[in-house]
Amino acid sequence: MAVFTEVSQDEATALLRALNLGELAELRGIQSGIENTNYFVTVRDVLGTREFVLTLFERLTAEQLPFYLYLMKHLAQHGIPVPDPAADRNGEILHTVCGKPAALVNKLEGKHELAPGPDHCAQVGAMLARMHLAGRDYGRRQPNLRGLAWWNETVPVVLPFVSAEQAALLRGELAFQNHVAATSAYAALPRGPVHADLFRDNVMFDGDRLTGFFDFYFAGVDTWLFDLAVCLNDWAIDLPTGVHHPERARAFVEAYASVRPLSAAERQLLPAMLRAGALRFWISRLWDFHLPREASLLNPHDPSHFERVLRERVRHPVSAAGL
Ligand SMILES: Nc1ncnc2c1ncn2[C@@H]1O[C@H](COP(=O)(O)OP(=O)(O)O)[C@@H](O)[C@H]1O
Ligand SMILES: N[C@@H](CCOP(=O)(O)O)C(=O)O
Repeated sequence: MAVFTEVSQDEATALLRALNLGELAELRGIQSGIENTNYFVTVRDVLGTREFVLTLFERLTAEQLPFYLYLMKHLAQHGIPVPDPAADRNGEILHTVCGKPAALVNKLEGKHELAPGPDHCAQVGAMLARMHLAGRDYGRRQPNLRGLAWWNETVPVVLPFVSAEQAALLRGELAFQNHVAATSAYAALPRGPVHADLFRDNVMFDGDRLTGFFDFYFAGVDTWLFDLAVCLNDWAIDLPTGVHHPERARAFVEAYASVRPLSAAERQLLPAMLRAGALRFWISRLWDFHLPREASLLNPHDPSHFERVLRERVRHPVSAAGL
């Protein structure tokens, strides 16, 4: 169940009026979300019917949301297939529905590709690079709130819940990432707005054609290489074992680099960023699992998955040259 707040037909109709989008034809709760209330909204106007997604934000606040929503609008305006938040007559894209901050975006066609092949990876890789380039002139700034500072804050909080062996790995990896972040190669990495959570379940395909990226609510300004590494840790591994999948990884990185070639510093730091990407999600999953926040809606994912991915990345470093 994932409709945490019931939206009435009258509330939805009032929003559509404010957005000048036509008449409500259907309002259907989306069951699969775990964090927000989502509805599919079908709208009828003189041109026919169109589908939107209405999201009521249950955790993020009205202060935090503009960075994400205006980033989506900016990317959509630059031709990147991402949900485009609908504006009212004052140009406002953050609305209030049932007393909660809310947005209405266009529905992306298709569904998730949970068993991607090299061609899916190549499409996501090329679009990721296009998205990074399109984000260069986005004016708002918000750091990646799940970046290095948060890892340093959160590792001590989760240490009491893990074994001595896991604690040693967490401490050692955090020390390594602090060291990497202090190097001149790291300082030379290009950066900008990144998605930071572009897993298979945040991308849509219609058949074999990529139709868009969504769920930008972990986005922030970070290195582009970190975003690439987060993707490779999901799109280009064998999920049960965490083992690197060379063919999918090569397809992903070659397609990315065909749009935006990787710099020397990025090539040098790819193995370290793959470890960083695994560490980030191991920490957040441990945190969600052992310290469920009060009133949190999260249904925690298995932390041991990213422990396995991290151990794989440490044991078998993947160099850019080896791809
Ligand atoms: N713009 C969109 N276009 C198509 N489907 C969407 C869109 N936004 C959300 N969905 C659907 O709603 C589901 C839940 O959205 P998600 O952002 O994962 O919710 P939550 O943040 O609550 O986890 C997604 O798995 C997807 O099927
Ligand atoms: N992708 C993250 C969890 C983020 O949750 P989402 O459903 O909002 O994408 C993970 O796998 O830990």
